[in-house]
Amino acid sequence: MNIAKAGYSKLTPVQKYSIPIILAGRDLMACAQTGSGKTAAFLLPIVAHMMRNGVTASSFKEQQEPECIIVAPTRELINQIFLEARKFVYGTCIRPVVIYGGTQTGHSIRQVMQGCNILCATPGRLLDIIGREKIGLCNVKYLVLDEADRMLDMGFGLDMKQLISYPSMPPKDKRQTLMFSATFPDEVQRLAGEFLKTDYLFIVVGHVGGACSDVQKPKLVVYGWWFPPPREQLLSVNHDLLTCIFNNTADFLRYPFNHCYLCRDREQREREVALQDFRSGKFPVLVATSVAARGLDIENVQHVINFDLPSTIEEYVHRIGRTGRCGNTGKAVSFFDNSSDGHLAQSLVKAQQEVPVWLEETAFGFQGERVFRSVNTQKVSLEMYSKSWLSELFLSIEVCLAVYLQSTATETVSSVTVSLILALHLQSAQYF
Ligand SMILES: Nc1ncnc2c1ncn2[C@@H]1O[C@H](COP(=O)(O)OP(=O)(O)OP(=O)(O)O)[C@@H](O)[C@H]1O
Repeated sequence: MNIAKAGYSKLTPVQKYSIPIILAGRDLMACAQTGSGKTAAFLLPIVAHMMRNGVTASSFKEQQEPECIIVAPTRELINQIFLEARKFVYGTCIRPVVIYGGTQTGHSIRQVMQGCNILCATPGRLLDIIGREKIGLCNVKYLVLDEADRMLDMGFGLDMKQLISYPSMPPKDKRQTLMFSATFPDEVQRLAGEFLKTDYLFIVVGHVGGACSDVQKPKLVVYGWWFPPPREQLLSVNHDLLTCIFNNTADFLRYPFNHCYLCRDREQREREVALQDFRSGKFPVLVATSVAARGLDIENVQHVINFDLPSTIEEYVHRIGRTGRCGNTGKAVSFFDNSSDGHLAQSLVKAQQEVPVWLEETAFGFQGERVFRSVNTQKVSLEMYSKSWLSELFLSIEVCLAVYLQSTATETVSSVTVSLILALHLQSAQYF
């Protein structure tokens, strides 16, 4: 009933395979592409199990003993999981609660004390509340790590180890541990063994760490320090479509159009308002650091731009996965700086569905010079412009002219001119 209300008429592949495994009581590590419905893949069987085994209706108590703990790396994501859980338990006596940092601890404690069967939490706040003895762990039957590779890496790994080491936490053979992500690097798979029973199952839908195939034509545009930032590409974005722009640093002032922004340094309230403004379309462009890379499910995001590429391929996969979700299509463009992003070439080869020749060549040491490349993961298309001294000369003149025009002309005139210059350059580069 609640599933139909959520608008689900058919299970997604990861749900089809995970649900019976979880219902059978097995531990699971599941890897499936971004936007493939992993949240419901663990929530639905947990709720079904709890209903089947009979769950005690929550009542006010100083210390609550939840049956299920779900952890995720960011506040926005854990809140989203909580909202999903609330949908699925509607009309039952199961009470989900969410707690995360950046809000008053007193508020989290009050929420918990009113009753808690499913606790959705970010790691820091969870350990804090356990330390204050507001949460007892002896009743935990399900432990879920969403974005599990992130939860086990250097940032959160120690918190997770602390969580499973509490004497009151049932040992792994007495609880069911579930891990979900779109990426599972090998070393994380090894670490995960500590958390999972030895006979855990590992299901992979697609291939481990693969980029979402519904993101059409993920493009890589190569540039270098000598080339002006690809501002004209950003200006050409259709701002009527929801667009996420990722930036490694919280340098948001460079964007010359109206946008909202999300980064760790902002107050939690501001983060929530920014996300709400983006979701509602009040600001159709969200500029964000990696804090928004994982898990966020925002309807109608049709474009992702990586102004900077992240340092790991996993984050690239998660970032571009903010679009092309659950059967919808989307587009992604990334600016690739050969001097700083070269180390990603090999992983990009592995992450793409079909491998374009140029990417393989770069990954295996081909030193293409100034190139403009585009990749389409479904049907590979490639444009490559190699550099000659003459094209380099053209480029230098164009860059000087562009910088000069930008410093003298009005914003609109200069950006149109820069776009024209770039287009001319790319045209001319074909002939050198
Ligand atoms: N069976 C289904 N039918 C229709 N829509 C679904 C179904 N399952 C999930 N969805 C919807 O698909 C969207 C993506 O789901 P979800 O956020 O769980 O993906 P995910 O795999 O966790 O993605 P990510 O790896 O980015 O965290 C959500 O809006 C969700 O409501």
